[in-house]
Amino acid sequence: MQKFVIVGGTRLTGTVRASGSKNATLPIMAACILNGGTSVIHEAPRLLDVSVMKDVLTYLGAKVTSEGNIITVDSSNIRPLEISEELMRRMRASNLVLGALLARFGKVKISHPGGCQIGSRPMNLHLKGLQALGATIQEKFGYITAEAEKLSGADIHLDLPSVGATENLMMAAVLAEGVTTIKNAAREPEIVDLQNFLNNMGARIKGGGTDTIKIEGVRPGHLKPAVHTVIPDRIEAGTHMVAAAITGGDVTVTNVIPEHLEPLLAKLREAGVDVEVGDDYVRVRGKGRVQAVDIKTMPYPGFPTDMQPQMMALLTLAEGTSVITETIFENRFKHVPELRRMGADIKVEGQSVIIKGVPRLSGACVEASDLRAGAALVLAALAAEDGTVLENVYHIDRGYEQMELKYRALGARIIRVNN
Ligand SMILES: CC(=O)N[C@H]1[C@@H](OP(=O)(O)OP(=O)(O)OC[C@H]2O[C@@H](n3ccc(=O)[nH]c3=O)[C@H](O)[C@@H]2O)O[C@H](CO)[C@@H](O)[C@@H]1O
Ligand SMILES: C=C(OP(=O)(O)O)C(=O)O
Repeated sequence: MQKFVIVGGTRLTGTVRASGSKNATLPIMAACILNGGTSVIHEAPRLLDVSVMKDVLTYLGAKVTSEGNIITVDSSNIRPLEISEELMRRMRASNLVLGALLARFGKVKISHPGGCQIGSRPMNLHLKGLQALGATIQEKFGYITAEAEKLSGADIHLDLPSVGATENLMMAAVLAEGVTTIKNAAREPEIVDLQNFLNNMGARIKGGGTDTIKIEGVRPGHLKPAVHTVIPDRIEAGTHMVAAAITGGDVTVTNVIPEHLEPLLAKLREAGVDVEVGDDYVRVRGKGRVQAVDIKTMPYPGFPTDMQPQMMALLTLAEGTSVITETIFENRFKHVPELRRMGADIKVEGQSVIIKGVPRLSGACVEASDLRAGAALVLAALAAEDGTVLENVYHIDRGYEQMELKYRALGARIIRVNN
């Protein structure tokens, strides 16, 4: 078990490059299953979650190699083996192989991913959609089995715009006979990136980024391996932007698509943070205490739930009272007690928190309960007056490539130590 030791109070200054998107890389790696050839993914971030997806694909029989940020997946020898609880527990997003395995082999069995720290996270929409495409689903002894002699295009209306369900259904529908329409689809940029990768492979998909996605099924022989560069990680970039604001620093974040950051840019500006936007960079300058703002998390293009904990860290130091309402995950406030240990004044009321800004935070011994909760605690610690020990850094390593090195290069005093 590793921890971060952070001594706060330094303004972060300089330039930091955002890595490729975790949430785009994971479904794209799963999509490699479909083509039975060798695909190449550029700008894949070197993260724990990406390693787990490599392990899942390798277990299924793929040959996966990586060199720097390039991952090569040869899926010619993949078989639809049962995916155990052990692999599924390591990462929920392993469920993204469901649609592609079903489409290629007509059969898939995975351990049910179950709930996690941030909520119950059911799979019902993935499974209902696969049933609509003609699959028979069984849920027994903690495993999900999906089987289909043939998948046929269908009209699917998602009860809510689930990112994972949209991705799994896109991958399954690519090889279905006829046209599939996914309505109330998720509109996240990572869906568009998956669409682009699948279309490069020979799929026929339109509408990614809108709430209606149309997939015209193709024959398996039509799919070819593809070479793809994943989009920048908007959540990593957003975390660095908040790091600049919370430390009163001056940080330029490069390798960004500013449009993907709009909900965050709008909130930072509303809070009084100085933000300059270029073609592929953003520069954030903190100017003393931010103003309180209210935030409600929503599916894209609303404010992302994956930035909620980091913004909460910033708002603990605001002038005035802010309200954050979490509408996506029912249990995503695990960072609240930890922020309180650092001196924050936060009250939880159902799905909302009321944050009374305080002039300063102080260091403490705190624990990361999940990925973004961990990121929020790093940000709070960078702004705190003295030292913080942050346990369970492995959660942060799931989604950030060497976070401590990036922040040290900006002047932060942060080190990783083994327990
Ligand atoms: C690997 C990846 O891309 N993870 C992202 C993805 O997670 P993920 O794809 O798991 O998130 P979803 O969009 O599916 O979940 C959104 C909401 O829908 C619910 N739901 C989902 C599926 C289902 O079958 N039934 C159901 O009720 C979930 O419990 C949750 O309350 O989108 C989330 C929402 O932007 C992000 O926080 C995660 O970082
Ligand atoms: C919740 C997240 O990831 P996952 O869906 O993989 O748990 C996240 O990236 O913040």
